[in-house]
Amino acid sequence: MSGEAILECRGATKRFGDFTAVEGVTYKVAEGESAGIIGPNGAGKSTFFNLLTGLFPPSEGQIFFGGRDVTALGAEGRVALGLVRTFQLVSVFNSLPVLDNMVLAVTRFSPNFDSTPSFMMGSAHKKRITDACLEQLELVGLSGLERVITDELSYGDKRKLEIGMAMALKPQVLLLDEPLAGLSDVEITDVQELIQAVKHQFTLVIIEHKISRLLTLVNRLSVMHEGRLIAEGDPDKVLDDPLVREVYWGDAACTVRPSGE
Ligand SMILES: Nc1ncnc2c1ncn2[C@@H]1O[C@H](COP(=O)(O)OP(=O)(O)OP(=O)(O)O)[C@@H](O)[C@H]1O
Repeated sequence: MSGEAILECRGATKRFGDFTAVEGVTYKVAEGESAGIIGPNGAGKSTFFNLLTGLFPPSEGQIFFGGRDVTALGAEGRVALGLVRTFQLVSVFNSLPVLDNMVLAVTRFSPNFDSTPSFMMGSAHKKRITDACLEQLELVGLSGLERVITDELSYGDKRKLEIGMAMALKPQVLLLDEPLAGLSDVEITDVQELIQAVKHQFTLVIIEHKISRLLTLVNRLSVMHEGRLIAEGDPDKVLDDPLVREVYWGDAACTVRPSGE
């Protein structure tokens, strides 16, 4: 890893009652890096994202963003600083038109945001916001769909919308939680290409089960197992690590490159 750590956690632990979902994880992401996280189901990956993004407070440990201790800062505060995520299940407002979803994303974290109609509907302001949203929709390949009710989009297009909404928040760091989950092969390729095309704009961390696809997007790989980080570094070396092969594929001697799909 080169460059300054923009996102870091030290000794992050999360307990739910007697159960420890994340245990003593120390992790750094350098500015501009694209990093991947894999691990078997229930390994603690999403919980780890929840700790990084402030959805859950850690039971122990600290989270730093841009060198600042943000452990006590909630999720909204971290988004305002530039730490943005998407969720394993697409999170968009299905009953609203596509454009309105984007408008909400663009305006919600605008420095002068207030929820009054005059802010949302003032004509000059409205035009500027609409133009910015249309541009953002074009960037993620959704031009022409702005008036469609979001529920009518394919799951792949909903995923693109969600990524576009996250990008509209101008993230410094974008965390994608299983962006390829639930998509058809064609949609997977589409979303993979979208991520590839935009990833230079921010530091990226991706949780993904589809390992062969993930490897086209990241230059560092971390593996979680039972709440702990068990391997980290160059993806080829990590996938050859006997411990990773044992816990992930149940075969320390396995030499076949896993497709992960
Ligand atoms: N809010 C919660 N309360 C209690 N247990 C939880 C909670 N959230 C997660 N867990 C448990 O923590 C463990 C880790 O879950 P998590 O969703 O972080 O795993 P994951 O690696 O993201 O799994 P997957 O790949 O299947 O999404 C699981 O056993 C899960 O049941």
